[in-house]
Amino acid sequence: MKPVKNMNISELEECAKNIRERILDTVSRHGGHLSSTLGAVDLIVAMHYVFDVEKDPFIFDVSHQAYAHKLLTDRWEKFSSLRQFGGISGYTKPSESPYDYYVAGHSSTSVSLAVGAAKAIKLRREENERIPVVMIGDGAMSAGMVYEALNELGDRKYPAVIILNDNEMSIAKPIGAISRILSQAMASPFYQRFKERTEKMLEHLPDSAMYMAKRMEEGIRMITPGILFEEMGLEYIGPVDGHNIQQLIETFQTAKRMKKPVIVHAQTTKGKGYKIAEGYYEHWHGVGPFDKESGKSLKKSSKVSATQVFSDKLCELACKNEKIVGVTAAMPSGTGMKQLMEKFPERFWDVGIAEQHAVTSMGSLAKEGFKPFVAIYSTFLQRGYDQVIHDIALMNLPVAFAIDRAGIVGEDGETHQGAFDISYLRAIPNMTIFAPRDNATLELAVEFAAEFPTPCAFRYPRGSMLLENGRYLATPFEVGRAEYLQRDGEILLIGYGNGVGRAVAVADMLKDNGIEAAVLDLRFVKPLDIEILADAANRFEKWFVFSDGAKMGGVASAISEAIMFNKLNNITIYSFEYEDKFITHGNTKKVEESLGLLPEQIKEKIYSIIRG
Ligand SMILES: Cc1ncc(C[n+]2csc(CCOP(=O)(O)OP(=O)(O)O)c2C)c(N)n1
Ligand SMILES: CC(=O)[C@@H](O)[C@H](O)COP(=O)(O)O
Ligand SMILES: [Mg+2]
Repeated sequence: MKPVKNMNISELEECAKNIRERILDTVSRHGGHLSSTLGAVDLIVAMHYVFDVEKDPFIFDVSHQAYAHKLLTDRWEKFSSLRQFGGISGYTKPSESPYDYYVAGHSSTSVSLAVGAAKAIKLRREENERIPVVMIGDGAMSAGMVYEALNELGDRKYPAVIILNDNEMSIAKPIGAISRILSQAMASPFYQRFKERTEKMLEHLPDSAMYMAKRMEEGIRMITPGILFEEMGLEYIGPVDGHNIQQLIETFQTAKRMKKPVIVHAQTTKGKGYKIAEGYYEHWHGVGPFDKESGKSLKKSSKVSATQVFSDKLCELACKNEKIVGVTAAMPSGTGMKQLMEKFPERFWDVGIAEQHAVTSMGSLAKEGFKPFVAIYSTFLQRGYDQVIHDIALMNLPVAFAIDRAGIVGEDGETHQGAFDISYLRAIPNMTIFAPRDNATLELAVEFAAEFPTPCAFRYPRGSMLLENGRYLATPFEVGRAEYLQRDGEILLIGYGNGVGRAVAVADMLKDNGIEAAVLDLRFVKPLDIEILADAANRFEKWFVFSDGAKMGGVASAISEAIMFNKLNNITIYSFEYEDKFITHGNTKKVEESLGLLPEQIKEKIYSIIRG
């Protein structure tokens, strides 16, 4: 392909069309983020035309919309391996390409990165050659981190171009005042025309009339996005048509020349170029394989998801108990909170991408006597960590954290794996942490959390639980009590959460190989059942721990500490948790295989440990 910088407008438009086809073709085969990335194609083509990807930091917020950037930077062929194990990542990743400036996956980090880059550019005296350029979506503008960065940028005025890709959608409908300001009627060409005419008029008016005209313009600006940014000390250009490459190029060139922090507000259509996905459809944000002609999904899971079980149970409890309230941070469908928000619009809220605010605001609801459920993915709760400690645990408030996407999440990869929640929550005083093993115990976990008087957290995986429902009788949770699923055996397998399913699968395989294994469902990683562990210490020398979480500070680590502190001797612990490495993307089974965590692989390891 000819370099974008050497193309004329019709070639650039043709290039954008080819990129869209390549994206649609690839995503329809393997799944991925579709509508965000189709909507950003023209912006990215214009960005590559005006800015210099060899030198300028190209910073994509979340970076799920950056497929066109990948295609324009030497990854056209490799793109067919998008999000597959060993293939290219769905997000920007410097280890994959020198043209990917930074890792992203969690939202709203881009402006801070631009401020940091601008500082470095200044310190290196490269202001005449380099400028940071950011692409951020309207949904990402709900997170506090953006305003921390704009606050500094508007004051220090480092040159940077921030392209605000406004498609009036987050994954779901965007939430809040900022999104309203961005999309209100006055954010329109009308204001732009008015502004231009006022400025022309001003040139010929006497001072007094000029003052009046200026005031009038300010009056109108009061209700436009411009005022929001201009009052912070940033230049604002827009709104511009985010699909008109010629106009975008001219606008970006102007913004670049200004040598100031500039927001270019571009209006785009999510899904642009694929009619079925164009507009305000949550479904097309992230999809599995589908038929391009009809848009119909090609893969359907027959198993009920853990999210659905959680959502249905919470709905049932919320019908009976008016004190139950809940929050999600921009993931209403992903966390199953959507049905609660629809059924109880006054008690369940989407607060946008604002995990910190979600957690803290539920703290005061708890203080007022309500029972909040905070439903957030394991990976995104990392954003609200201080709030969990400072605003919930320190106050010892009865907030329940429903941690979805715990464990390996598959194709999203490194940025999204739910690996750390056990480790990061275990260290927090007042926190009770437990996990269900199957659908029935997930329902019981929700019931337990609804009645629990202090902070608690329970986790469950993306998709369905490993353990077949009904294989073991579900018994209610009791604080700090573990449960044997099989009491006797040569060795002890200890499972936690979805790890119980893995332990049971391994126990079945070992049995076929003549080894009987006892299976303990730990249920609580905090507090631990010291009584049952002491009993187990008298009966088993080799303990094998299964949990879908990081080894560091994880379940085996908790058990080892208990053994040490309680002087339970002569035990060797083997952990089948995640090693101290970030876990790559790809089909979950393939990723687990690469980590040696498939039941068959674990069975082999245990067999050789025991039988030599
Ligand atoms: C901290 C954090 N919370 C939640 C998410 C999940 N998430 C990914 S993209 C997205 C929507 C972003 O909307 P926007 O910035 O408008 O981009 P668009 O997809 O519309 O282009 C959300 C909520 C995330 N990536 N990071
Ligand atoms: C980009 C992003 O962070 C989300 O779109 C994420 O990919 C959603 O993951 P789930 O498909 O597990 O809801
Ligand atoms: Mg958006």
